[in-house]
Amino acid sequence: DSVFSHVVRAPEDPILGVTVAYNKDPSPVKLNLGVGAYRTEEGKPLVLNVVRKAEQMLLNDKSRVKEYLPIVGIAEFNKLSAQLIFGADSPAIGENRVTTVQCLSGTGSLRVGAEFLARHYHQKTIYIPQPTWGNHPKVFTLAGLSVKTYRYYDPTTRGLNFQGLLEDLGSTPSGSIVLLHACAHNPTGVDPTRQQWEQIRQLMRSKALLPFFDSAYQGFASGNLDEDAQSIRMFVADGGECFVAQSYAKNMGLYGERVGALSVVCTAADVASKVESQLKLVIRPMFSNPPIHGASIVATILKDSNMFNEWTIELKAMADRIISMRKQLFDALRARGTPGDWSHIIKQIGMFTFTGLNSKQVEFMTREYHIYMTSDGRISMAGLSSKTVPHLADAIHAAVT
Ligand SMILES: Cc1[nH+]cc(COP(=O)(O)O)c(CN[C@@H](CCC(=O)O)C(=O)O)c1O
Repeated sequence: DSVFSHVVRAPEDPILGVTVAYNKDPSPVKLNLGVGAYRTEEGKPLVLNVVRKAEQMLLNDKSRVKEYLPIVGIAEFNKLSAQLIFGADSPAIGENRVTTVQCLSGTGSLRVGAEFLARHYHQKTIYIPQPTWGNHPKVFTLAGLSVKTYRYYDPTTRGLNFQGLLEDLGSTPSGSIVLLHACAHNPTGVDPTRQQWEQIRQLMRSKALLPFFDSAYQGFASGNLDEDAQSIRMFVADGGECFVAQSYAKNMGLYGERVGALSVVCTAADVASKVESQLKLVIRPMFSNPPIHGASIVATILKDSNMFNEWTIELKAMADRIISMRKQLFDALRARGTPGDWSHIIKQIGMFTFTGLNSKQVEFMTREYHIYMTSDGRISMAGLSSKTVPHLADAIHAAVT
């Protein structure tokens, strides 16, 4: 018999597995509110017009070949990605203190950064928010870091547990790595205010904590790319060092193209260049060099001011539709007199609402109403439309009464 007969069947992924269950459900009223992927009012995935236009331009360009990219990816894509997240006028970029390498979307950027840190950084523990994106602990553990948490969400207020956050970060060993969601915290939809970010920055710099930003929703939280990068830019402005993982999955709708970048901001240009040389030693045995198509689309859009503007308009429209879904769901629950305070639905930002529903209530909603969502009570607002809000509101109402 097989030498793998001892292999046990692994459970489905808590997030991506929701789609697997959804696809198996024959119900005509089923609703997938699991995976954080944008859907239109018609409930369909969206390929941005500006992405289609960029792809057409690439197809028409007969000079394009399919050669290997350099280990660090498309240089122009890396430069444009750094400008997008740090700002085109960022002194760190002007002083050549930033190295950016193209990675496999946000996950790949986090992994490459974590592997680098496990090899070259004196502290091997990363502190991640409680709760956070389900894949974070696995990515960092497998990269060789040890994972601890810091308090982030307050279930009673359904807001930020700012005191707990400050206490926990304040009691970490100096030099520890700290994971920060740049904006649109997943799964809670709760972000620090600008003032709170400043307090976090001061505390972290006073203890020489190393910020590792995860930016997967730039432009999706507020609808404005610069606004959603402010937390990162505050840290870079103080001249300190940080890691930033960037994903184009959501804000450009390039989910399956796996387009992302890892940036490392250093205090000196020669350090940045040595860091880049070591990042190449992480990437080469991992995936050798990154895929050409998605990053070419992004570079085509970012380098052309008209296409960039067209992108910002389409991005804002996606963000606005999600905000209108929040309002409609909130109004629908109020109209039903659903017990409980549901104002967090309109206070939270980004793609997700952290409803506060427990796993039993989620199971009920899946069984009786064919609502598919993660067991922690998170729903992807992008999966809703005006037509399906009533069905979800009925399900929530039934689950809590
Ligand atoms: C905070 C965060 N960081 C990184 C990623 C990785 O994205 P990518 O660029 O595709 O590697 C995601 C996607 N998380 C949503 C998508 C599905 C997934 O879990 O992956 C989600 O939480 O639904 C995040 O939510």
